[in-house]
Amino acid sequence: MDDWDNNNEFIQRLDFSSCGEESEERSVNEEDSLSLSPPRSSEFQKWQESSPLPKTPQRKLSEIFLSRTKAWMSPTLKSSPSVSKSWSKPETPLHITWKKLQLCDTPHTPKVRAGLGGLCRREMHLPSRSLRHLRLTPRADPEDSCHASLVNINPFTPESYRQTLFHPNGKRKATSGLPQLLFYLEESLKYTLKASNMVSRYKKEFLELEKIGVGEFGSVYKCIKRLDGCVYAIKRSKSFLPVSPRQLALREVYAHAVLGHHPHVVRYYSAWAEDDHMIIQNEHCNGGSLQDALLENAKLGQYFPEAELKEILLQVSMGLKYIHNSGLVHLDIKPSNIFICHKLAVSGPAGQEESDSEDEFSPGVVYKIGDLGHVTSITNPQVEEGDRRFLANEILQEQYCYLPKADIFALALTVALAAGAAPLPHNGALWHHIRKGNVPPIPQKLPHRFLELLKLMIHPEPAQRPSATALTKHPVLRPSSGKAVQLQEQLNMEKCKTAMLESAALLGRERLVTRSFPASTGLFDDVARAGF
Ligand SMILES: Nc1ncnc2c1ncn2[C@@H]1O[C@H](COP(=O)(O)OP(=O)(O)OP(=O)(O)O)[C@@H](O)[C@H]1O
Ligand SMILES: [Mg+2]
Repeated sequence: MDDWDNNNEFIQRLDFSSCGEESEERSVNEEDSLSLSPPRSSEFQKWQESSPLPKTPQRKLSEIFLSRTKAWMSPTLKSSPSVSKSWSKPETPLHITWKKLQLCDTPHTPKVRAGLGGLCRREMHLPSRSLRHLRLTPRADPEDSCHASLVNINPFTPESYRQTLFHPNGKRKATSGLPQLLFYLEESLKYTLKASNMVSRYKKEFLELEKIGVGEFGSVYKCIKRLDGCVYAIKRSKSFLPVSPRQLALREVYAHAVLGHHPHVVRYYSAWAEDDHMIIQNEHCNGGSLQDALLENAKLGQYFPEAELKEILLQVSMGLKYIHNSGLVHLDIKPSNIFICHKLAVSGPAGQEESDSEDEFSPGVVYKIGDLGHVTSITNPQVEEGDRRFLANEILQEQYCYLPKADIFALALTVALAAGAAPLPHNGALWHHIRKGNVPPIPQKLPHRFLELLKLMIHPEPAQRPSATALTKHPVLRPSSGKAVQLQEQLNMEKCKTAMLESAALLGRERLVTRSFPASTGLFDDVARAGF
């Protein structure tokens, strides 16, 4: 972070020009409002005039915001526990200022932005105009159409695939889709990384607290976003990465943007390029990675107990089910790519813990799948092998017909490690032994059915391995779901019995009536008609 640290004063200063990462054009407007950028274009003014939103001059807006926020945000904010405290002073509720800021634009979810590859419009060299305007009047400006062609193409969206592989008339393009896709990726990445001619968005929008991890592709920092006061994990790639890792960095952005939100997938907020670095803003998982937890366990000579192992397996299966059902595979499932969130207890007014009664599945620890750098499509795979220790044999053999089952294989080995298995081999006899369907030795007594499930998950035949969906319903992991089936059967039997008893009672009543009032008297019909 050396190159980011040379302007400490700037980092410490609170910046109110940002309206949030989820609005690309917002950040452009905000800069305008603080007179950091040249005057707005006349087109922008036109848009502003036609906009139904109140016409508050931008300059005025920032002044209002500054005057209202001065009271509760210290300009010399430091990374200390008091930070969140001072930020949450009730006298200036955030929503008041936020409403003002909404003048800039409405928030966009990462999903909405998927078509833009999650990149800031300015970073894409688009002119300072509203996206709304751009959408309503496509090609109004020849410059626009030129710039529009420089928008990244997300290969994980079906539409992008269609455009990549087919002509508008529906005919398949002459060149193979895959090299062309790689070409797109490389070109768009070059363009993305060139777009660095601006004040550091990272410095402007985030207060860096600490470095929380170093990986193959760069470093991860725990940061507070100045505007919303929430903590995020900011992943920053090394500069001048070679082509292949750069493509993986972009892939991670594409995958996150397409996947949207799931409780068992690390949440993505934004991504941008800055001085040859790719920066990804993700949810911060306060428990670190599962790998961190395993290292801690190893130091203490402990391992996860059976109940926690099942929890890991169940929750990660839920995340995988979501990824696979979205037509994607992760291909790098391993402890360092599974993240842990400890739910923080919220005390109610009476000092009691509040529990959300609607939250049927509410464990204290949530496991989430992260690091989507190897994600690829199931139907059009661009396979970049993940960690060899967790790699299924068929992937090494370049057989890609059962890609989701490679994630299942890696998940079983991840759980075996969490159960206390020795570090996995990168190759050699033991590597092959595991690929023959042998679970590595586990130094704790686990139920036979659980071990059998792990064995099935690393079956040499990928088709034999359970799917993520099957795992989420498996009786070993969800004994209650088996019980529910049992209860339903019992209930059906009871219903049957009741129906039989009712009809028997009706028959008995009819007989009684017939005996008391012989049909010949004609009284029977009258009584029956009266609804006896
Ligand atoms: N969202 C997050 N919340 C908390 N910690 C994180 C988060 N993302 C990453 N980290 C920390 O940073 C480390 C490296 O992150 P990440 O896996 O994304 O990078 P990487 O370059 O792919 O590393 P690796 O090659 O080890 O997988 C993790 O092991 C973890 O300790
Ligand atoms: Mg990783």
